[in-house]
Amino acid sequence: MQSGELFNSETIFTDVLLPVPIPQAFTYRAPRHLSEQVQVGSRVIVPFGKNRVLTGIISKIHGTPPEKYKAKYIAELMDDEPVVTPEQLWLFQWVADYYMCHPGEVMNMALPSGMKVNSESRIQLNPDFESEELLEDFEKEILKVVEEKESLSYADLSKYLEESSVNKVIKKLIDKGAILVYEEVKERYSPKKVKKLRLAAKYANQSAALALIDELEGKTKQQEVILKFIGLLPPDKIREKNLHGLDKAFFKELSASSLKTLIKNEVLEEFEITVSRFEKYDADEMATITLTEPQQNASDQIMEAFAEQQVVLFHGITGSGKTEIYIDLIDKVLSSGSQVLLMLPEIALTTQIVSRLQKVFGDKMGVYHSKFSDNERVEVYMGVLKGNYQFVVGVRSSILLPFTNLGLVIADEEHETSYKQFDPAPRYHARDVAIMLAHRQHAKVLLGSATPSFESYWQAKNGKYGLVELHQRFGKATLPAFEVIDMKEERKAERVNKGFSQSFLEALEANIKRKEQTIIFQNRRGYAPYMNCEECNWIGQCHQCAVSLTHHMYENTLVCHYCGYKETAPKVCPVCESTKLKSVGVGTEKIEEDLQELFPEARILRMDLDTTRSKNAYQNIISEFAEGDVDILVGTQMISKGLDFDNVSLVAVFNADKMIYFPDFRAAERAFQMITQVSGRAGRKEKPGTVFIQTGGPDHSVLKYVLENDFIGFYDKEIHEREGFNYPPFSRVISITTKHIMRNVSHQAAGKLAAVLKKYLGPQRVLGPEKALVERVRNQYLFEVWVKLEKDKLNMKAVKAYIAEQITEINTEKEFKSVRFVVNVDVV
Ligand SMILES: Nc1ncnc2c1ncn2[C@@H]1O[C@H](COP(=O)(O)OP(=O)(O)OP(=O)(O)O)[C@@H](O)[C@H]1O
Ligand SMILES: [Zn+2]
Repeated sequence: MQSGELFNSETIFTDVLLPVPIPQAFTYRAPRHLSEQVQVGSRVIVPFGKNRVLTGIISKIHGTPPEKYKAKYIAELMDDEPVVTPEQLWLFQWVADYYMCHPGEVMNMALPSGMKVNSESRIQLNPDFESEELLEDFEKEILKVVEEKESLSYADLSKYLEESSVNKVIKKLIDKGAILVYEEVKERYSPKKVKKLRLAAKYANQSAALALIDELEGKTKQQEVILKFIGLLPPDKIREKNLHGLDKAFFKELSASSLKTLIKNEVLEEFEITVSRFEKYDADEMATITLTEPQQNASDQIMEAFAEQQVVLFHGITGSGKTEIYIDLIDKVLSSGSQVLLMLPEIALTTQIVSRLQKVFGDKMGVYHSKFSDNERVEVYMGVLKGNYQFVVGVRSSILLPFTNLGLVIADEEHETSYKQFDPAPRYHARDVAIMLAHRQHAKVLLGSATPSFESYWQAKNGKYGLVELHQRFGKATLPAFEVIDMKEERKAERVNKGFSQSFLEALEANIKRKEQTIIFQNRRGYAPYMNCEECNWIGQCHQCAVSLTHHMYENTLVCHYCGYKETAPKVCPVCESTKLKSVGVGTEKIEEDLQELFPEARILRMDLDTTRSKNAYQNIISEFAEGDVDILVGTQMISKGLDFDNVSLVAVFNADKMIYFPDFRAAERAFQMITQVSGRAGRKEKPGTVFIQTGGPDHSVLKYVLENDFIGFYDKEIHEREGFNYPPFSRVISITTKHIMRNVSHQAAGKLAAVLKKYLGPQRVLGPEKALVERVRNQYLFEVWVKLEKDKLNMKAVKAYIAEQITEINTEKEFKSVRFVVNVDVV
């Protein structure tokens, strides 16, 4: 071969991260026409497995073919410019290593789904097909349609055939060689376009415009359009303003045909621009804040602490004005030119805070969470990449956005467990990832909470984090007073009505009369209502999971909260056919119903998973309550923190015991946080607040500390116990859950893993196997092994590698092949 040119140019290989649980990137060949265009961080579409196409990200470009397989070609390059930064690629790998998952899984979480293409099978004629005689008449008909349309999707075809399943028909046609099936790839994201109009350049000044109006004498309708057009432009700035055009929509009341003619005659030009899906904010409406003296002190102390420390814990009691202090700090960092991320643990919280922040930062700020549509999420992602959003407010996954120049990350309510992703992988903790990322980008991290996590407080106590405290509420507001109600006593004295103590009901009645608002908190955990037969004691159970079904009264259904299984609630007992069926246990819905019966005039709202499924549900509930036309808000942990209402003077916490006695070493910590946080919703402005706690164990020490608002005392006591048992923060816990449809297989696999780990790490570091709290989910039996590893004593990397190796080892054994191992690093 002489064509040396061709053969000298090396084949380009690219490593591509794919959104599937495989350990490494896959290597693909770049076709010659793309070899100059491929870039690290760009999206590509590649074939994977038999019939799939996937969107991946190029993580490396090189010249080495893979050893173990023949590299396939990249099908399509989607980006001229990379959409994933080298910083992100680094972060994906770090998260994967630390949380024992795969970088592709992290990438999958980081990219909004609107940036991943979906593949849809389509059929087209096979150009080589010649054996018409093989076809039945109706098949010929189908081919005619395919030919006409050039190609059809499965969905199109099923519409045409008026039949839902077209697979059979298609398969026959493929077998006969008449058609080909291919995957059409389409990008999901579609930018929002707006049609605009502008005057042709030669008319874009005052005298030419006036002349134009004269010219149109007699053509009244066209004249009207131009008059309106010019009227909308400021006379001294016609040229500049005209350049940006006016929305075509402004002219929709005027004659459409005249518009058309003007465009055709090149008097007006029509063009399209891509616009943001987010509202614009006027600088005039922007608010400024003035910190109070204690707040200013706290803010100064935080800045001082940042001089020494990368991470600062800000312990400020509920209602102390942490948000205002964040705003002050954010402002400082933004004006220095760096990026800022403010993370919030829950969407429920974003509504109020976002509207406060928008008044200060306007459209410099991007908002990122899962109640946004795909398109909106893509816009924020790309906005961060292109530098349009220097400041982002978001939930957990916002830490994976393409930041390159972070100056400050704030984790508000840093103690919240919703910062940790539970399922699926990556099972990352956004607060901890933030600390890692900030470290790399030389940014500062502020952890804010009224009830810090023991992990963070311990770090602060040990001098690893700075610590700033603010023990005073904003303005004249004071912390609420507590009323602990001993429900055992109340029952004895027959002072209980539908589960509410008499004294609470009296307080509630008085509060409604005063037109002040009440928040009622019901922890869902273990208190969902279930259906029970009074005759034979039947309880509605999920047939796939070892839990009872939750009774949803409104829909009258029984629902499994673990697998989603749902059935209509029976009218008679399915076992003994008795009609004595009753709903037991108290959920939010039951409380709402009971209160409505007791106070028919009261206006009650409920906020829980069921009432907040739709996009604007949070917002609607929160603003309705804030507007004050509602007396009572009943809710789950969603309402327990962060919310800020002026008129709430009564808060009630039911079944505090269920939280305190939960079988988990963190139960007391959680209970303290939860009760303190929800109590903190009361009395935030002038009106003082009262908190009712109904409990069966009024003497529990957790309550004592809550009542005295003594976080530090509580911490000191608990931390001793943690140390004694070597629990976090003194150790890190990795849990490994086995899942299998056979109970004994799952148990044995977990047992086997526990045994090898005990040998390697010593028996005191390994717990289990133990059946999971809910032993069976979706027909799979769950067993857990817990590994407790002291901090700074062990080589964590080596331990994780060993665990991964042993899992692979066990998975290769025949009887354990189909056991799934789920690893969760830093269980919360
Ligand atoms: N300097 C200030 N000027 C005006 N209003 C303020 C100021 N500081 C706080 N406030 C108001 O006080 C209320 C409580 O403040 P904020 O919500 O920031 O408290 P927080 O510390 O975040 O409380 P929590 O931990 O309960 O969420 C808000 O309504 C806020 O607008
Ligand atoms: Zn179930």
